[in-house]
Amino acid sequence: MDSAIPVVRLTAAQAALGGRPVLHGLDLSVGAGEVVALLGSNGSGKSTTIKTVIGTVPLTAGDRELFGVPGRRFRDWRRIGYVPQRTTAAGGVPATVREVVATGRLSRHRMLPLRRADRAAVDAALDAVGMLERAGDGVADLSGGQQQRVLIARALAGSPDLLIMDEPMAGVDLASQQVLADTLRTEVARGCAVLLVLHELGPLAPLIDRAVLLRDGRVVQDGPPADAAHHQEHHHDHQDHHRTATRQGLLT
Ligand SMILES: Nc1ncnc2c1ncn2[C@@H]1O[C@H](COP(=O)(O)OP(=O)(O)OP(=O)(O)O)[C@@H](O)[C@H]1O
Repeated sequence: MDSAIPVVRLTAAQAALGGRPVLHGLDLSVGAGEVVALLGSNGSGKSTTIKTVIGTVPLTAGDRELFGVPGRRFRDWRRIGYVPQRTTAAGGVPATVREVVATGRLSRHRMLPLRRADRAAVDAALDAVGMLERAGDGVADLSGGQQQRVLIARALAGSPDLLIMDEPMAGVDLASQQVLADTLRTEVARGCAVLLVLHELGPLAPLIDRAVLLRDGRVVQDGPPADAAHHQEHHHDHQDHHRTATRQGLLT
């Protein structure tokens, strides 16, 4: 892999949802092996940014490249592991934990039966997120946080060069967050780049190289995570101050 080529690059990206512009000229790059967190308040465009990267939301202007290839020509999807914003891993389809994670290997084989190496990769991914002993259970019988672990295992099973995760920590208890942080550390150590949406840095803070702060579909800050945490704290302070002041009748 040419480490000089970013694995993700959005340049002056614009995108709209339901006819409403949501991204207003956004620049984002993730280098090979780099861990980048997207931060910002609700509605700032974090999920939309992720969706433009993977191509489920089209750009209305600007450019998108994956591994140096223009987005519309990119086909090497096995290099990308994607964990969508938390819905449910079950989706009404009866499947065992192992079956869901095994779909993470399918892009390698165009639906041919899984080989021994695949089974080993699936087991390793399940083990990494602490779900190996639940491999035979129905996904619908798991808690939300356990389902989230299964979706992360599915993304890991393909040994991606880039992991994209939309709020992987949402609804996950502290112990599981630590398991996920450890899992991610292992992936990063083998050179995997990570782009993830977070509400706060939490246990992942030590892993993050750059934090990109969005507001109204634009990047307002891009730098070391400490700066963004500081910025967010100020933002919260300001909101708290505003709330207190409002309660006291100081503001309307
Ligand atoms: N289907 C839709 N049609 C129109 N507007 C939408 C649609 N989905 C989202 N939006 C709007 O697009 C903007 C960006 O949404 P997005 O989901 O990217 O934000 P986010 O930063 O991920 O927020 P959150 O932290 O709440 O997940 C919001 O203002 C939202 O109201």
